[in-house]
Amino acid sequence: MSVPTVLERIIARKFQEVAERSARVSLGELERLAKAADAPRGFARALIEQAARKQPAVIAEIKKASPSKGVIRENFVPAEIAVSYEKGGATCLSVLTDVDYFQGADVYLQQARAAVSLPVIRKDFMVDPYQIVEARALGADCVLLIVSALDDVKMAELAATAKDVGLDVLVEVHDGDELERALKTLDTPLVGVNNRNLHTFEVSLDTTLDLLPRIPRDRLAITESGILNRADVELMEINEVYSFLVGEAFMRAEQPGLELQRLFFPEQVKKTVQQLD
Ligand SMILES: O=P(O)(O)OC[C@@H](O)[C@@H](O)c1c[nH]c2ccccc12
Repeated sequence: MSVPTVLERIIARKFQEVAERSARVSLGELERLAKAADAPRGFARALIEQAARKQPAVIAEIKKASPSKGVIRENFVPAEIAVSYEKGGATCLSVLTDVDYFQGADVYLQQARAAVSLPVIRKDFMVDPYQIVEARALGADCVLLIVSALDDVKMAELAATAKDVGLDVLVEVHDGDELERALKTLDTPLVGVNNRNLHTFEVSLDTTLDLLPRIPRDRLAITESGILNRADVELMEINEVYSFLVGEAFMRAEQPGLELQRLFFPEQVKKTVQQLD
């Protein structure tokens, strides 16, 4: 038997977590909470509209730590970060809720979403419909489905639950086989290409560029992970990729929203500075 990868360990832990949580709060109770939650804000729509204008559609991530990098940000106040991102021009937010590997929390999603008017994705490892209903009960507008962690039947089941409760779906792929499975199994317009291999943590922006020709025009390609500087952004824009999911580059900056502006809207940073002169 080979040593399990981090992704495999995370997934094994998620099944335990679902068992623990469903013993505390029943699915029926969650469904009631989901119905009473604040209306969804249109995560997919916001991204599609912004990218159609050939403007950067940025999903800005709120992430304290990760298994590959350890603690990324000490001064971690989700509501403040969310406000900073909104001012900096983010289209959507992503909030890590995984506790054990990312030092996330459900309450971070609630705090971040309450502080702004942007749509929010619950960033976690979905293995059971319970977590999808829970996402909507927390107020999330979208969920992530990671193809490498799911078989086709489970993927379809989770997407159906998302539709039932009014959540959008972002499907994440890392190679051609996963992309093919995603496209044939799900009709979501949001197709994320993770430049980071979740088994080995290797990052290459070529992952997006290689898969791009195989993503149909009626889907929105979102490049995820490893976008660190202007050159990375320009490389994507030259290749007509206008949608981004970025965490670390922002989280390491003192003012995450200002860093977002520097990376994606450099013209506006100059204007802001001129106004101060
Ligand atoms: O911090 P980065 O390199 O900018 O990456 C953000 C995001 O893409 C990354 O956090 C991510 C992409 N897919 C995931 C799945 C689970 C957890 C985290 C992720």
